[in-house]
Amino acid sequence: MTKLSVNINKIATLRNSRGGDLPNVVQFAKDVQRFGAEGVTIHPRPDERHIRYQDAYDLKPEIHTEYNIEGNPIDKFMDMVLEIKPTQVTLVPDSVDAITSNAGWDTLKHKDFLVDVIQEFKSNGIRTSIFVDPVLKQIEGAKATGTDRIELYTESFAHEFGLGNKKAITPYTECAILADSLDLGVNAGHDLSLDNIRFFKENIPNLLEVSIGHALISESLYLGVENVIQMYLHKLA
Ligand SMILES: CC(=O)[C@@H](O)[C@H](O)COP(=O)(O)O
Ligand SMILES: NCC(=O)COP(=O)(O)O
Repeated sequence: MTKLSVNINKIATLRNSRGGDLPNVVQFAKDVQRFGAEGVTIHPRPDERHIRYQDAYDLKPEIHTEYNIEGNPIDKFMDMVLEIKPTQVTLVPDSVDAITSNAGWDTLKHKDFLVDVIQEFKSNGIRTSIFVDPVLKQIEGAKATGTDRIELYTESFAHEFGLGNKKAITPYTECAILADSLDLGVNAGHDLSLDNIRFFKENIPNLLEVSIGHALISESLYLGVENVIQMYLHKLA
């Protein structure tokens, strides 16, 4: 069974564009869980341009499914995660000015750093996952860090699948099989969507969790707009 964790960063982006509290991210998190989502993901960035650190605290009492906080483990991020104690922390090696995540960890080069950070989170009862490219030696490197899980960075799969190249799944399948043999749990995320999620799921054994935000929120707009237009027309009639 693969859990769906909804990334609500985009809801905060929309809220921040007007400076008020519409849409309300806590209400949205409550709603996605009510509609069946099995987790909520946030990825606070140092500039807090979408989800803010305060949101991470405000969300905590309202997440009764899995709470996954993603980010680069700078001191401020580590302090916040250790205080909130979410279900899972996903470590992502983003630069401060990254528009969105654009690479996985080099688990070989950063092994010592990752070992320390992962040990700190695990000793506080927080499950750990590290964001990695679908490269076999990076999965072996991830195992050596002591992490519970990996999150496969799915951007290249999503891009190639969109162009019709189904073979782009191969490195992901191979990495998932290796991870499983090493007793590493497998999560995945980035640019997964209604178009590609079934094929991805069917080709990844033991896929524990996907976190989906950008496409899911966009699809919600497309699929919900007819209903809302009708409601406005009804009120204007
Ligand atoms: C790790 C990952 O792929 C997602 O968390 C992604 O980084 C979402 O972040 P943005 O919402 O800033 O694009
Ligand atoms: N970890 C991936 C995530 O949370 C959502 O990524 P995306 O669907 O917004 O690309």
